[in-house]
Amino acid sequence: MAYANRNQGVFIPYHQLVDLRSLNHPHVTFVPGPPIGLINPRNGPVGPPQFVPIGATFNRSFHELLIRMEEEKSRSLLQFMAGEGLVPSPEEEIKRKVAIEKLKQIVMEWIKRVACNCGLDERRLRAASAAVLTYGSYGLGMTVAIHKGSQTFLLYSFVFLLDWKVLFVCISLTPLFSGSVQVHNSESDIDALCVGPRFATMGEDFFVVLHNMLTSRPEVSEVHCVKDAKVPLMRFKLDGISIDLPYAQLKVMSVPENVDILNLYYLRNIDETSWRSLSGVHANKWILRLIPNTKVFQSLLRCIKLWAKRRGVYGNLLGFFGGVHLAILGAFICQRYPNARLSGLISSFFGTFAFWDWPKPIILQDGTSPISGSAAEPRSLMPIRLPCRPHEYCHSNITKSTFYRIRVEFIRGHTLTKDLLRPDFDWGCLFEPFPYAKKYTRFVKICLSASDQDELGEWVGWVKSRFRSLLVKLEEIQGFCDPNPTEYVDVNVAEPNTVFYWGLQPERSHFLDIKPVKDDFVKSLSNGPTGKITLSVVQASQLPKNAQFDSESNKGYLNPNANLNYPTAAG
Ligand SMILES: Nc1ncnc2c1ncn2[C@@H]1O[C@H](COP(=O)(O)OP(=O)(O)OP(=O)(O)O)[C@@H](O)[C@H]1O
Ligand SMILES: [Mg+2]
Ligand SMILES: [Mg+2]
Repeated sequence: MAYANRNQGVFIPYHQLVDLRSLNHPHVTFVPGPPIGLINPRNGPVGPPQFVPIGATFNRSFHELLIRMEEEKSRSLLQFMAGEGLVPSPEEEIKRKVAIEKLKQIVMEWIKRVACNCGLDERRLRAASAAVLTYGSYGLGMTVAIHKGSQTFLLYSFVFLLDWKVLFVCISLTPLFSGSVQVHNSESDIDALCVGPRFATMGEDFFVVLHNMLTSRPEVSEVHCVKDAKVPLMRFKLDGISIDLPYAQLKVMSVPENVDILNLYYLRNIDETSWRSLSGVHANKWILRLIPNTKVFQSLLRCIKLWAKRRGVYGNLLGFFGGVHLAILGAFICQRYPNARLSGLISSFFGTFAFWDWPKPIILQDGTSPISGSAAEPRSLMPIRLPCRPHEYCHSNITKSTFYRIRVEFIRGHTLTKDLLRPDFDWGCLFEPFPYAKKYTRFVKICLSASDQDELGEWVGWVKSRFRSLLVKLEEIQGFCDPNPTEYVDVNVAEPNTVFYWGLQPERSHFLDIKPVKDDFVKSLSNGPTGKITLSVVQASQLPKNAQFDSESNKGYLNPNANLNYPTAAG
């Protein structure tokens, strides 16, 4: 809590400020004297208090003053994010919307064809319909759009000039372009669920008929079927945009384009796989329902995603966070601090998770069930529960190394943002790229290559899906391994290639016989697409230039928490 002393000023544990406000704390009037000092709620004052120059505002109410400062910091954060150039341009946005419209048209054509193949009568043929529902990060940003580029938007729709329907969608979406927020960025894929009626099967109609229709289109490329995943899907590029398309089959004869997927009528008797495929759409709908303020949530999510990517802790296949994990963590903070501004939420995000008592699970409050774990899913080191029935935990590939890395990053985030109201605070430091070359002396280099780009995509996807076992193996031998999720290209290799550099524990990496590790890993890759793989141990100086990032402010930052030691091989 905040406490005041006429002689010493007012001390506020910063990440609790929002608590005070949500409790409707009575205004506190400042007395003349030393200005605000910020203390760490866990350990007491941190060094000499860092003063906020509130100058002539001593007599303003505490509440108003804090809000004003938080708003200023939030604005500077939004400016910072805009300056990073990661927000998709209006042109890119139109391209995405047009791609989705095209996909909807293809799916509609498909369902008519399937209905025809099934020999449905004229009336049923006419009524046959299937839907495409966007979810994932794209779906989370759909409710509100961001740019003020309505003219460009319209112009573009003419440039694309597909047909009247696409044009109509573009025109009808134009008023939405009024300065709000999107969650995805230009690198994100589009996650779209294809929802079909009872007569359209997954095995034949989706994975064969629709697959063939997609491959025959000139604007579609790199179509891959991922049939043996928990959520089977087709992955392809449409107009150059990556699309993940799983399938859910409902037990109805026709699926309206705007099907309400939370309506129990549509969910009767559906099979297990369809249920799992629907969970992404369900999760999004619930997240958006449970948060108090969509716009602030979307801003927060964009920021923490950028932070996770820059700090090397984004990528579910490598044992880090995926988009859904961060969306739930962000929603959790928004629920806890419903009145906080963006900057307060960022500070609370790190303050909360830096000290979280893992593996205590993160569960969004939905006002229904008492909080309980799910028996269905084995607990991960950082369990995060999906906010939709059957309330499973998000799938996670986290290992003890990635758990360590994430916790260190949370603590770093907390150290940097706990007193972000100080005048010299700069958002840039929070988002500085992780300086791999400075942190580790040796790396495992994993080079994947294939004869063409298309084959390489398939090969890399397959190997990445098996990466966890390689990471666990290296952990067994080395105690710690940091699987940098960034994909590099080795310009000295003639064939199309993708390269990964995984950091090895500084104290343990003098000797590593990589051959048996490679042999073991290669065995685990035998049932999938083929390509070349080489594993070697390289020095930090052999990293490509763009992986050698080093910044002034990273100097001296090695392990921000003396109690958090590198995991050891023994556990
Ligand atoms: N590990 C997981 N556990 C549960 N659901 C998941 C998991 N991974 C993905 N999903 C579901 O699939 C959706 C799309 O996943 P995806 O990996 O594309 O992430 P995203 O949130 O869209 O982020 P990005 O912008 O990186 O694409 C998620 O929003 C989630 O609903
Ligand atoms: Mg996605
Ligand atoms: Mg996806």
